[in-house]
Amino acid sequence: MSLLTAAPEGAPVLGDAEFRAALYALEPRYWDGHPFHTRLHAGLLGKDELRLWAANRWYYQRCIPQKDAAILANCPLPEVRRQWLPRIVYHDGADAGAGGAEKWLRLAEAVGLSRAEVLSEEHVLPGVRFAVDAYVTFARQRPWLESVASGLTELFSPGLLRHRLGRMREHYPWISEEGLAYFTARIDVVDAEGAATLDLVVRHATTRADQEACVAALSFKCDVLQAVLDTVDHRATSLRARP
Ligand SMILES: O=C(O)c1cc(C(=O)O)c2c(n1)C(=O)C(=O)c1cc(C(=O)O)[nH]c1-2
Repeated sequence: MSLLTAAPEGAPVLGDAEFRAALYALEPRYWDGHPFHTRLHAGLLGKDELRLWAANRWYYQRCIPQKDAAILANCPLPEVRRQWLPRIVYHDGADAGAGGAEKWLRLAEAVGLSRAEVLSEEHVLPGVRFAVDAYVTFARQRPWLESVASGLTELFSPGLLRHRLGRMREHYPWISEEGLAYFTARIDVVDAEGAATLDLVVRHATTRADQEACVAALSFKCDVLQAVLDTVDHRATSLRARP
């Protein structure tokens, strides 16, 4: 069932299973099947394209903790903040050089970028910046529950992460294992994180309007991710066309 069009007034609250199904109904919109991912996983990307991807994904990675901090700032419930806080530590690390962001920088270095050029964001494309900024702005402006729901793309990501890791090891063997640590570490946590987030959303979306807003938020996030890869793909095409 699609919850993307508003139900008539007085429509009943969905049961747990129906609401979960309405969220999962968005899975076909996830970015796993994006043509850029398809080429990445088939080993068809050149080094320039891999560098473009890593430098642009960096902008997403580095904004995620700010998005999560906005959720914390908007949430009045200590038990929810307690559950959400570790996400910031996961990405930023308990110490400098220990978190997910650092692992992404190592991946960028492993594909041949310097840390300085990644941090300078000189390769970040305008469309990627707009899309990722829209995600952070959403979290700043919308109720915390919707922002949490927008992160549920993570529910769809475990298969993609495992597939990507396998295909990258196979097709780009020159990328060091240390460079792939972002994915190995992420795979270890993402199932539990996604399930806990889904339970949180289901528990707190107690009205039909909440449920519809959560589905709309997840749909918006699918658009953010598509826009990121559309932009990278477009630039990659012009790199390939270069003599
Ligand atoms: O590699 C991927 O395809 C992928 C996808 C997603 C996602 O679906 O948003 C995230 C991540 N990775 C990821 O590494 C990550 O830390 C992450 C955080 C979030 C979020 O919205 O809070 N999504 C994702």
